[in-house]
Amino acid sequence: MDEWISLNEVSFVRSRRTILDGIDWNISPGDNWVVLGANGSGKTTLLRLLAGYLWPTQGRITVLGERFGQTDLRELRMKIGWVGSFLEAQIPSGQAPLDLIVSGKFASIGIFQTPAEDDYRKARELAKRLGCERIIDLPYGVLSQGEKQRLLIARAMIHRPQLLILDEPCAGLDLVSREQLLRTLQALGEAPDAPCMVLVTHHLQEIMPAFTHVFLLKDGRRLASGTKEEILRSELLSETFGIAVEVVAENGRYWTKVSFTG
Ligand SMILES: Nc1ncnc2c1ncn2[C@@H]1O[C@H](COP(=O)(O)OP(=O)(O)OP(=O)(O)O)[C@@H](O)[C@H]1O
Repeated sequence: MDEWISLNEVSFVRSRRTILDGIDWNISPGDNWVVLGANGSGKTTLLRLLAGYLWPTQGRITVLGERFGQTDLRELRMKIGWVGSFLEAQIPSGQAPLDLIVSGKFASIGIFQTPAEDDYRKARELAKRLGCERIIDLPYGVLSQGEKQRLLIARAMIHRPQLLILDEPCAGLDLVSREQLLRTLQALGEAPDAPCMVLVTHHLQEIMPAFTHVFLLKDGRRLASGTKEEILRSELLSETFGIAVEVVAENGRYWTKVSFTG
């Protein structure tokens, strides 16, 4: 397949502001990407375009071999899992965790179609795989941030997505919950049914070995993209964030030291 996931010259303009400008990006099967950029650089907008929740002002988007404009986006969205605050904010606090996981099958918030008998069995299995089996009798609203994030990943996984979009999945997690969630992502990346993962994060520590490529966004433009080894370099990260950033790599993980001058 020539183009599996690709953006060609994609721009997105709202309120006369160019939020994304001339974005080119190619994702090959088997690659997992991280998107890095300062607040407001356009990361979430980019993910929403990929998932078909927004339409580009200009340019061409192909996702999972389907060209936008020539495909049924509702069908395509069923193959894409989404984990992030944009979704989390819409979930009613009284929602039961197993219903939440099953709702992923229909790419809806709440269940408006009759689930198959097998769906709840699958939901229980996923809850177990993601370490949520102890909280399945509690309403969503009382769960901790870490528990909510795991449920959202289970929800995204129920329809075996080919593309899993993770918009800051570790936001609000304590050190232990964050590391557990990152290990879950690593295990997902190593599984035989692994989806392609695209992760937005602000922290290099969250880039697990399963992530192979990095896309740097600055002010809505692609600053650089390529393999982790090519892109996670002090000069490029300093340029991305407009501040002196030193990238330190150890045992397949990364972190940063930031220097303020003046
Ligand atoms: N509908 C809109 N109208 C006008 N501006 C918008 C609209 N949607 C997003 N923006 C602006 O576009 C810019 C990019 O937003 P986006 O949420 O994609 O950034 P981000 O890189 O994900 O930021 P953060 O790291 O803070 O989450 C922001 O400055 C935002 O205010």
